[in-house]
Amino acid sequence: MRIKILDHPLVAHKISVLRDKNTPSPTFRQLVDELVTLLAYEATREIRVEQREIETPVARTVGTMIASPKPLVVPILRAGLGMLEGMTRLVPTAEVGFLGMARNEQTLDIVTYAERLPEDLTGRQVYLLDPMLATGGTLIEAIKFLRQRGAESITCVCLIAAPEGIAALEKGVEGLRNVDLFLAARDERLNEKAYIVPGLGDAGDRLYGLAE
Ligand SMILES: O=P(O)(O)OC[C@H]1O[C@H](OP(=O)(O)OP(=O)(O)O)[C@H](O)[C@@H]1O
Ligand SMILES: O=c1cc[nH]c(=O)[nH]1
Ligand SMILES: [Mg+2]
Repeated sequence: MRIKILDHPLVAHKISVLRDKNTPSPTFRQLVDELVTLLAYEATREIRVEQREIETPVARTVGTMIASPKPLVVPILRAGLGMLEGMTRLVPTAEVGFLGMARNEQTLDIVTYAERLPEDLTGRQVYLLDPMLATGGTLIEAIKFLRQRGAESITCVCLIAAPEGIAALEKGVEGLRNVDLFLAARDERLNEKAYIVPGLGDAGDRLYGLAE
């Protein structure tokens, strides 16, 4: 698995404001959106392209275009939904599938409560969106799910990860080719409740309000 942590002062600034517990939901959502656009620029560097003939007002030429089949963007609900628009702004022709997953905060087991994806993902390039990589349980489940459907390459776009989650993910996808991880920050550790430290708290709650 290839890992890239974006090293850029604008990214660092926006992450710091996100972390601040006094940052209200509307600002939080706006910052997530801006960060994803910056991350997506890097994460799509290897998006598949093809050469197509086009006609300018002056001449015929060959241009680089995003290849078919279209890439698939998959936000992991809830928190990943906050990253969708920033991603599709850069790749407006991408298709979008959804995975609803929640971790049980006591057992840390992952429940997949919703799925709306093409049945056959053979050969598809998938961008998986989730702001938080904590224990890695959610992302590992999601990657296995996409692989079972035939996804050829999976690029995970996250904002913050714990070293424990990165290690678990590396182990969980061992032997799987074409899995990449793009991050805005790698934090210190997980706490006893498996929250990322310093982190930003519960990303879903901060985006959308308190969960039950
Ligand atoms: O790496 P893990 O230990 O699996 O934890 C990370 C997951 O936890 C959060 O989702 P959560 O389960 O809180 O659901 P939500 O997005 O609905 O808040 C986050 O968005 C990830 O999906
Ligand atoms: O710190 C964490 C860990 C899991 N999920 C979150 O939203 N935040
Ligand atoms: Mg949550």
